Amino acid sequence: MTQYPILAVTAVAAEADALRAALTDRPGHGLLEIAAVGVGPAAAAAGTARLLARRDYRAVLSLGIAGGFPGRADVGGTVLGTRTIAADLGAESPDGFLPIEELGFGTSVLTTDPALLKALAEALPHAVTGDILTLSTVTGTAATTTRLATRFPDAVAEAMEGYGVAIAATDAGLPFAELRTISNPIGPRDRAAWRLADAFAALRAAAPALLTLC
Ligand SMILES: O=C(O)c1cccc(C(=O)CC[C@H]2O[C@@H](n3cnc4c(=O)[nH]cnc43)[C@H](O)[C@@H]2O)c1
Repeated sequence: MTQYPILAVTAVAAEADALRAALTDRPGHGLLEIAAVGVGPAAAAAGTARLLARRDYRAVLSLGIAGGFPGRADVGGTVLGTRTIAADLGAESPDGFLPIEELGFGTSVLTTDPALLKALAEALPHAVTGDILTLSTVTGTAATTTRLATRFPDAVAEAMEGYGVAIAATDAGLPFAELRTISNPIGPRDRAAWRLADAFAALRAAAPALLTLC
């Protein structure tokens, strides 16, 4: 019987290259197809859908670096999404943010496949598990950080692609999971404080766990 590969989607080539480098020559790496599709939810959704249309896959993963909510996910750490949430998809109102659920346009919350999450959590016992937000804009003020942390008490991280990848996976009827490594604390913009080397080292360290899914 054919065993279809798992599609692992990153935003940028550096993330995909880090994962590939960590998996070269490991048994099973041929069953994990890694592709960079661009930054942001629109590029992620379009790129993932394009790849899913070309051949059959068994599951879809969104992988890469992320910002961590202070006190919930440390820089250099690894997080696993229980849900991916489009945190800025909806409407502002004088009474607060209205998610698309309240507008009648679908769901901003997609739940991770339980079997994928269980397998990843077992392979990565030090990973923090919680909701991962998807935003088109990197948070850069204390006010937005507080607002998001309050609206999403179970959120551990924010990134820019998970929801787009998850929408494409769901549309194709495939299970989805998101894994992120933390490059920066979410908060007032301080690009010099981003610890990309730590996040990429954590991404390489987490890569073998992906093969337990294959
Ligand atoms: O420095 C900037 O102004 C800037 C603006 C947009 C994007 C970037 C990135 O380097 C992000 C690339 C990539 O990283 C993920 N990421 C990492 N940290 C965060 C964060 O705190 N909030 C949202 N996304 C983050 C994201 O998924 C992007 O793909 C820099």
